[in-house]
Amino acid sequence: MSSIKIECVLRENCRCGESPVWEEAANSLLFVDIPAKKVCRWDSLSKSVQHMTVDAPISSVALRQGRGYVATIGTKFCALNWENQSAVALATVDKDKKNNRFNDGKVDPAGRYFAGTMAEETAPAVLERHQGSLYSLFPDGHVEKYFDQVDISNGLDWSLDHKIFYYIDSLSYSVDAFDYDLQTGKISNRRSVYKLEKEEQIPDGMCIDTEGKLWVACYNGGRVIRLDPETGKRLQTVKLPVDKTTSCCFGGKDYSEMYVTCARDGMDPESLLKQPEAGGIFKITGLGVKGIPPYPYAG
Ligand SMILES: O=C(O)[C@H](O)[C@@H](O)[C@H](O)[C@H](O)CO
Ligand SMILES: [Zn+2]
Repeated sequence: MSSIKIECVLRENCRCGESPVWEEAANSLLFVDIPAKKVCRWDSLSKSVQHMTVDAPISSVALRQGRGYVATIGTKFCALNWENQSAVALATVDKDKKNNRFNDGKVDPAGRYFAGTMAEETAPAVLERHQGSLYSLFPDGHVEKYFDQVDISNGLDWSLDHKIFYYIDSLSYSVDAFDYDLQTGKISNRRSVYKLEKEEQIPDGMCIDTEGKLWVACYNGGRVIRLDPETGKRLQTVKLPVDKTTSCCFGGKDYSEMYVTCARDGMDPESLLKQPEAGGIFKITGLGVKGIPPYPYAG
């Protein structure tokens, strides 16, 4: 048995930390603080962190082939230039929905940037329902819409053979799967592969490991869970010392470490005293499984 170690590596006090992405070339972890309109880059060697502030809630960040990053800001897919701290819009969605913003996003194995939207929350998980949609930004710059009626568009990833797309609409309390056509980027045949148990609370961000098992961060559940999407069984629970765990990714040497983001917004003063590391970045080692490198946006 490996021994699991959980450590807060950065006390960032994020209001809503999200979208952890390992940038191997820089030995760094990228992540965002959505309501703070901030994207951060934590250097795992020097332990220093750099920030870039944008003009609207920034809900996800991803690598971009060749240069810089891409991000979802407000209802825009954007290109980020870290050197001159600029964000340039590549496409806008949900133009008719003024109260919407993007939420979680991730790049598929063919370099398309997938991200979904939601209505802005008045408090965590309190929002006008069915306002969101799922989109992707293709490498040629055009946007495709997959479906609407989403409550809180969240975790997403692809199976190791690229034939399945996994997706979470948080308020369905379900992890869903679709057949995936990597050539065209089309999805079909939606089904549930796991329904969360009550104490697991709200499914949020998600990533896959090299055994094809899914890791889901449970918002309000203070844990990440490992799921077998083939049997629909939970294989493992790893609890963290903070309740509002939002997302997870693998990183570090050979992608053998897991990084977890979390939130402070929505916590009362008493819980904040009990969980002083809320809003920080956690590193989990000793899981005995590895992840895969993130795909870069190919446009
Ligand atoms: O992190 C996210 O994905 C959302 O933007 C958050 O607001 C929470 O997940 C949500 O409140 C819980 O469902
Ligand atoms: Zn999320």
